[in-house]
Amino acid sequence: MNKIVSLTNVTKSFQHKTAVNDVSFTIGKGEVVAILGPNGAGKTTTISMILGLLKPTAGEVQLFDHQPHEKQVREKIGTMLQEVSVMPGLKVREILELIRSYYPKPLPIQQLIELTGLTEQDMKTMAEKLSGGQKRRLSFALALAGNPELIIFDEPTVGMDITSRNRFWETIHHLAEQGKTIIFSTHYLQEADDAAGRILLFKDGAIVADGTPSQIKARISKQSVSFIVDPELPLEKLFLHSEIDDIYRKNNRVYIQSSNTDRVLELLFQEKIGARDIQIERGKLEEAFEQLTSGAKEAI
Ligand SMILES: Nc1ncnc2c1ncn2[C@@H]1O[C@H](COP(=O)(O)OP(=O)(O)OP(=O)(O)O)[C@@H](O)[C@H]1O
Repeated sequence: MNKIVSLTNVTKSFQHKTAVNDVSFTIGKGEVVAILGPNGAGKTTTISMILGLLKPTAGEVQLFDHQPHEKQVREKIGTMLQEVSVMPGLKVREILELIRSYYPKPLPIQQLIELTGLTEQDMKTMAEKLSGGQKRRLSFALALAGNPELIIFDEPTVGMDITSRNRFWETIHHLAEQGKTIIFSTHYLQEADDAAGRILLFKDGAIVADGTPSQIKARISKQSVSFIVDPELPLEKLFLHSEIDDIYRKNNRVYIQSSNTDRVLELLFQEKIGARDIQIERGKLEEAFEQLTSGAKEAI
């Protein structure tokens, strides 16, 4: 693997709080990685250490086999953080030109416009007059200005409307196809599921799951088979089978929870209960998230 980011036994403690606790992982070239987790899980602290904005209390962060703050590393990184602050007194085009001038191989302005959805009108506007959503587009353009190899976003789509959000993910998809490495934190599980090839799920400063969205979903032990059946029909006999963990009725359907849905289907036909409109539901990412980040540490 062509290693772009590596964290080795990284811990970050503030006065009375360990925000990140002995975390290790590596991210290879071209990976699109979502950092997911509930409030206070350590996502922003981890991203800040990757960016060299915070120094680990222990352990080591390396980007491109160097320290995050080294110049040759900075030139290869683009970032968009939660807080969008813009330089006052400058037009959008002037800010973009200025930031582009810091990089050896910046992207052409026209390409930045196309990638981020900034309009010609936006380019002529004083940056401080932009709306929240337009400021995020500028911030996205600034992140891409230096044609970075590694792009890091902290909750990138907060405050974006649906159109901007879709456009943002389209651009990310396009950048990923070009082999860029992308790391983003999000609270939106669906975004992680749709956009990331890998999810690092954080809880209490530690990684509780690391895998593809499907692998993480597959870790939900219980899946369900649901069907419609005569409401008078007693279902108790199904409980005799050890593979069935739970049975309940909801909105005219019967749901059977089990970790072996193939066996449940066999049983339904074997018992001849007249089940109709049978559906199998795999766990959703939301459920995996709940299960993996709730109190039960043994879920890992
Ligand atoms: N500068 C700081 N001083 C003290 N504690 C901090 C500091 N920064 C973060 N923390 C604490 O560290 C923990 C992790 O915070 P962090 O911001 O990394 O979480 P997060 O996963 O990004 O949360 P959110 O989803 O709410 O943004 C939290 O308990 C937070 O209160």
